[in-house]
Amino acid sequence: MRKTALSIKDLKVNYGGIKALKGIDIDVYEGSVVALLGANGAGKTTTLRTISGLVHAAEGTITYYDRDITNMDPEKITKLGISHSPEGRQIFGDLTVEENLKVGAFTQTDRKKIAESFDRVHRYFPILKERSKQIASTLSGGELQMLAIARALMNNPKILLLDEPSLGLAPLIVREIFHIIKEIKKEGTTVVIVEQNALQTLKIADFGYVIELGNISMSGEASELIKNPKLMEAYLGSN
Ligand SMILES: Nc1ncnc2c1ncn2[C@@H]1O[C@H](COP(=O)(O)OP(=O)(O)OP(=O)(O)O)[C@@H](O)[C@H]1O
Repeated sequence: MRKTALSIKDLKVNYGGIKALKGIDIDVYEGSVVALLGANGAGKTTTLRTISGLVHAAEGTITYYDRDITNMDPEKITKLGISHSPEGRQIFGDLTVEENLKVGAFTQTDRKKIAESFDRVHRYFPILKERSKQIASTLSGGELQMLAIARALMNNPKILLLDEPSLGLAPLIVREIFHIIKEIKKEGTTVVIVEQNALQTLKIADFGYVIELGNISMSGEASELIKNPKLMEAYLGSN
């Protein structure tokens, strides 16, 4: 039977008077890739930020395996095994690639485990090994995105949250990033990905949820959603 890694029930989030999430339900099976799609301002980033504890839920619950993590401290959530690669990447520009990766491993105390994490991310992103001593602010957009994903992987998370990994990147780099996400899944990491690039995302995803104005308007197997004419028209037309 499929194990549920993350279960979101009736999640509501308000920013002052703005109702960003109006009661959403999302289930994420262990080892799957789940895509959160939708227009700008729909609430996708808010959903990820609430899972990782950066935004507090007004109502509802977020369960990680059998543990209620709703409104838990973000550091604690990371320690439990959920890593977030944020939109805009938020890399430390003054630090080297290697130093950024070390920061990402902050929950790890075991040197051997940290070395294993370095090996893993260098395997996914060989360019980051080559650029270890380079100051992050001088990396290209694609390299920065790779560093953001790699940094989130340094904790060896059970669940990886990716916010718009393809944003602003050239098509070839986007393809490379999506290929690596598939590899990350193959090794057993569960992935929740927020994307504007709906078509490419559904191709690598198992399930998809469409968020519209703070509600889930559509959900299902990625292979079915990709065939849905309504969705194609609304979100895939420009891809
Ligand atoms: N810190 C904040 N304070 C006030 N309103 C916010 C804040 N963050 C987000 N919002 C609002 O909440 C709504 C959902 O935003 P969110 O960033 O989650 O959407 P999104 O689907 O990720 O959009 P995008 O694709 O443009 O990043 C939007 O109306 C946004 O303006």
